[in-house]
Order: sequence, then C-alpha cells, then structure tokens
Amino acid sequence: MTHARVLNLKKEKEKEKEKEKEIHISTSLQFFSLQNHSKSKPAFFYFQTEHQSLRISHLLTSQLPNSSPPPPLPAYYSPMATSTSINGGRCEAGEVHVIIGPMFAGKTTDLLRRIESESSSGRFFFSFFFFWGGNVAMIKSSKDTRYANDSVVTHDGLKFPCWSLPDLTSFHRKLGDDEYHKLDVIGIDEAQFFEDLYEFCCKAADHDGKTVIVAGLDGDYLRRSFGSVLDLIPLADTVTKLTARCELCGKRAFFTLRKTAETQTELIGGSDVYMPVCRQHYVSGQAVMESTRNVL
Ligand SMILES: Nc1ncnc2c1ncn2[C@@H]1O[C@H](COP(=O)(O)OP(=O)(O)O)[C@@H](O)[C@H]1O
Ligand SMILES: Cc1cn([C@H]2C[C@H](O)[C@@H](COP(=O)(O)O)O2)c(=O)[nH]c1=O
Ligand SMILES: [Zn+2]
Repeated sequence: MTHARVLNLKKEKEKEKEKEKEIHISTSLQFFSLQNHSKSKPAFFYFQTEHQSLRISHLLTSQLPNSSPPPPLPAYYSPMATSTSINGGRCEAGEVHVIIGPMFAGKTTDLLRRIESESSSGRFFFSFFFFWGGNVAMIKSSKDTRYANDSVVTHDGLKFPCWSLPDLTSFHRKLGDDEYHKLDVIGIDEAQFFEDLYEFCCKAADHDGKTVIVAGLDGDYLRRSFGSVLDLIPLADTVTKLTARCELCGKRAFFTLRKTAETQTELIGGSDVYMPVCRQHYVSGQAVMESTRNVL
C-alpha cells in the first residue's frame, strides 16, 4: 500500500473518531439553564457532559435583545434552553434586605431612608398618599406601642404611617389581593416580634416578587438571637449591622443593656429601660445587673 494511501486512511479514521465524539457529547448532555431576567448581564447556560462543564455564555448574550445575530449553533445546542426558567416562568424574583443592630443604632431611620430611595429610583410615584399609593407598605408589630399605634417612629421622632399587626400572615388578606399585587416594596419594623417572619419574607420575595426590607434586633438584652430575625440571613440579598454609641464611653455600641430587673425577653421600652453599650461596658454592666437581679 502506497504511503499516500496510508495517510488518507489515517485521516479518515481521525475524522470518524471526531464524529463519534460529537455524537457522544450530544447524547450525554444534561441541560442546566438559569434564565436571567435582567437583560444587562449575559446569562450563562451550562452544558454538563460526562467529562467537563462547558460554559457557553456567548450563546445567551447573542440571544439578548439589541445584540448581534446569534452565531451558528454548535451541533449539540438545545433550543429548549431558552424556555426554561428557574422559577417556572412566574413573576420576577424579589429581594430581601435585613437591617440589624442594637437599640438606637438607626435601624428604623435606615429603613425609612431606603423606602424613600426606592421611591426616588422611580420605582413608583412618591406622593402624599404614598402609604396608600399602592406601591409601598410599611408594617410594624402591634406589640410596639411606645410612640404611636399607626406609625413607625424613630427615636428622633421621624414618623411614617404603617400597618400595626400581630402577625404578618394576615397582611395580604387585610390589604386585599388587588392592593397586594400592586405592591413593589414592603417595609417591616420591629421584626423580632413576628413569629411568621421567615415564611412571610420567603413567599413575598420568592413567589410574589416583592422587595422586602426588614429592620429588627439581632440580639436581645442577653445577646441571644431575638425572634426569627437571624433566620433571614440565608434568605437575604444584603445584611447590614448598624451600631449605636456607647452611653458610657461613646465608643461604638454593638449591644443593648437592660437597666431594669425584669428578666422576660419581650419588654417594650426605650431609653427608660435600655441603653446601647460597647462590649466592655456590656460585660461590666451585665455583671452588675445580674447581681442586682439575684438580690431582688
Ligand atoms: N446612644 C445612642 N447612640 C446612637 N443614637 C442614639 C443614642 N441615643 C439616642 N439616639 C438617637 O436614636 C436615633 C436612632 O433611632 P432609630 O432609627 O429609631 O434607632 P433603632 O431603630 O435602631 O432603635 C439616632 O439617630 C440618635 O439620634
Ligand atoms: C433588647 C430588647 C429590646 N426589646 C424591645 C424594646 C423595644 O420596644 C424594641 C426594640 O426597639 P428598637 O426599635 O430597636 O429601638 O424591642 C425587648 O423586648 N427585649 C430585649 O431584650
Ligand atoms: Zn463603652
């Protein structure tokens, strides 16, 4: 057999191997698709084969509007990818933002500021009837009766109309379907008092597409996890821990000291009962309080 003939036979064998490999990949593909709702970032489709994960981002960027026509698709591309979405095609995914810290740290102030910035971002029309504007609702626990029943009030006296509720689950029913579906943003203050906080935030963000902004104490006066606030961390887009000023030395205060002898976890009060302190003054102050409570 001539040398040229041998070379031709060798090339034909290599081509057959290539074809076999392609057919092999196309049959063993499992398709993962994470449909990206925001059109600004390229979404990624992953082809998982037995040997490696091939990321083909250019496919999706070319599928996005205002982009050049898609390149010729590889032999193993599956058109079904464009129809799969992580939430089964339901509404846009929402968001969960958590604001924690001791008392007097500015949690409620920050909550109100964020609600305002949501309005200035043109998310909805900011108006005098803002509370009834249908895009934002503020909820606080009805256990908080310090300053007002129908408003969220900061320690500086800033007020904001709100729903004062014993639980979160009743909110959708009380507001009504039409108004609830119009909502973009739900603010929750004094979140440590809501036992159904996790379930409410999960449904509102994951299934109803709401942006939920939650403000609450991370710890009680004994620095134990307070209510379900910390359970939200795995659900959250962002978590912000704020600090106050230590009443005894002016340093950053991370904790809340109870100045009275009561020992129940829930005790509504302001600076008459509580003060923010740094670690050093929490430890010393708590030691004094514990000996006082033991005597009493
Ligand atoms: N020791 C303190 N440290 C920081 N802020 C304090 C303190 N005592 C009173 N304040 C006031 O409390 C305000 C914060 O109020 P607020 O937003 O209601 O706090 P939170 O919701 O975290 O309890 C501050 O802007 C400040 O004017
Ligand atoms: C530490 C601590 C606080 N509380 C109560 C006291 C207040 O009514 C609220 C917190 O108000 P803020 O908006 O954070 O100032 O919670 C409580 O019941 N138990 C505690 O241990
Ligand atoms: Zn201190």
